[in-house]
Amino acid sequence: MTTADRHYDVIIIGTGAGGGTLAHELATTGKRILVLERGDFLPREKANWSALEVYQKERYHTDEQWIGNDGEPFRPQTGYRVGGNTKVYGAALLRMRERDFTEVVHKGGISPAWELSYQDFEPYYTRAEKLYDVHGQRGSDPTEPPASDRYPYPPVSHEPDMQAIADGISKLGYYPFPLPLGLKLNEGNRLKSPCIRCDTFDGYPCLVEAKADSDVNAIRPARDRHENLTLLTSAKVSRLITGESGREVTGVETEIYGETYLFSADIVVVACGAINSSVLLLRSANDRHPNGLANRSDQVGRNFMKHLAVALVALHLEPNRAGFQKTIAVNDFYWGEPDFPYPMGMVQNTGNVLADMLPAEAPPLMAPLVKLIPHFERELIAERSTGWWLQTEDLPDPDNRARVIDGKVHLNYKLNNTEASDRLIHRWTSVLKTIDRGAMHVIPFSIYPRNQMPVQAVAHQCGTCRFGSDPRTSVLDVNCRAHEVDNLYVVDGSFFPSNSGVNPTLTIMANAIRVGDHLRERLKA
Ligand SMILES: Cc1cc2nc3c(=O)[nH]c(=O)nc-3n(C[C@H](O)[C@H](O)[C@H](O)COP(=O)(O)OP(=O)(O)OC[C@H]3O[C@@H](n4cnc5c(N)ncnc54)[C@H](O)[C@@H]3O)c2cc1C
Repeated sequence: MTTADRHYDVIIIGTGAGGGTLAHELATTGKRILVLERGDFLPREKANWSALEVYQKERYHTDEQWIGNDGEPFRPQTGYRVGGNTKVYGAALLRMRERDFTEVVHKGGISPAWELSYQDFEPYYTRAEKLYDVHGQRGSDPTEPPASDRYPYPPVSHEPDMQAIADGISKLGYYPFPLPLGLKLNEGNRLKSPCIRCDTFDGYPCLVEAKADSDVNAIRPARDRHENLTLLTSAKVSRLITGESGREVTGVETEIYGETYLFSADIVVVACGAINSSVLLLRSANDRHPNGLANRSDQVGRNFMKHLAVALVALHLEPNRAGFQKTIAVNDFYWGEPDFPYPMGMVQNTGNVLADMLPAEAPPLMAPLVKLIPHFERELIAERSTGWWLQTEDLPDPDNRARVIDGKVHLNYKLNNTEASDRLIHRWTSVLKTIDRGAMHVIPFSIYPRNQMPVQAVAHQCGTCRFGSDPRTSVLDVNCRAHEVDNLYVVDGSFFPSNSGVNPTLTIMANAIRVGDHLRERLKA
């Protein structure tokens, strides 16, 4: 093992929404910051925009095998590179609702309160929206919380075929609104717009770097402007080592091209994504922390959440000619409906449905059949399709957890709150069948819900190291510092005590900025 000859003020492990944002915030302190990222920069290549490569061949997913509920190995739909999962995310960046921070009764149980309120997060949401170029329209979402500033950019416009769908939804008395998106789009001057409104946005890396991800918007600018920030890629942290007392991380063991290095810092921040952060703590068990680092509460890895999510494809008689279809969102059922007074969740477009995505996206039983359909027929289906993403809150369950057994990652996840999700699927299917969209009628019986996303689909992973003030029931305090280790923080999706019905990432970014302010003060001391 090689011990680095330099001690850092801060080490940040991971460069995704949490780690990348925090690195950006702390770079301006002038402190010596080391960022360790197990992946490399994602290559810019034509395959970035290939549905075949991205969806069918899973080019950007890890080859790792984790073990599921049934004891069988599976390949998780996640990847390791600078920017983490934000390199491929759909960049739908929404604030949690005010009520989401309080205890909410769901049909399937209780969504616990956070110990901070929406008002505590509001200024950080505003800063996160600025950092990540969010385009949106205040006042258009019937459930949106109050905001202290406007969106930094106007909403992404609906192309005519999407506008027709939005108008059809409005005619039924609902309130479709422009989905808030983080991207670099200049609709006033398309010649100057990095974003070209292409059909390979959601799930794909952006070849022209117009997606606001944590590589392009946070890590690279921070590294380019601040010499005090050092980024090491292909640097996989394998273990955190504590000193005699067990109250301080004194070493960060890291594998770099087959060699083991030991780094040290005054403050160590784990930001590996909810599953890998808990796995790293569990792998770091030692005499003082026999159950895993900072795990006297036995909460590390537990309460893993990932949303109940269903992708649904509506087939039309006429082609949907919109080049960029991910523009509509609907929150009319977020808190339920008159005869179902429980939260149901959120509806939003997926990106465009492309021919080579159909086999990968079809329900498992249909997938082999879809593969047999000749490509030109798949093209015909794809161009007549509009994709929808239905997302319902799953509730924290201590038995839904990440674990390390015999060195392998095990992920146990049992669905809960399914009645709310079923209700949303049923409601949205009937809305799609009813709306009048001029020439774009939905073909009867042509709405294909995919099954609930399987365990592999860990895109919206969160929980596993919840924050709170009670060390018996939480892993982190409200500043995301481990209760049991004074210089250890976890700053990614792990800290969520509950998941809400909106996409998680703006909250992860806002929280990283919030913790960044706290650390800035601590570093002054
Ligand atoms: C296809 C897809 C679409 C999505 N769309 C949306 C969306 O529209 N809106 C939304 O809000 N969210 C979306 N998400 C989810 C979003 O990407 C995540 O919520 C977000 O990236 C999580 O941030 P994080 O910091 O917790 O983890 P990540 O972004 O996963 O970052 C973790 C980082 O840690 C690194 N790492 C892991 N282990 C180690 C280790 N041992 N040593 C060193 N480095 C390590 C990883 O390489 C990675 O860089 C989507 C995700 C996917 C996959």
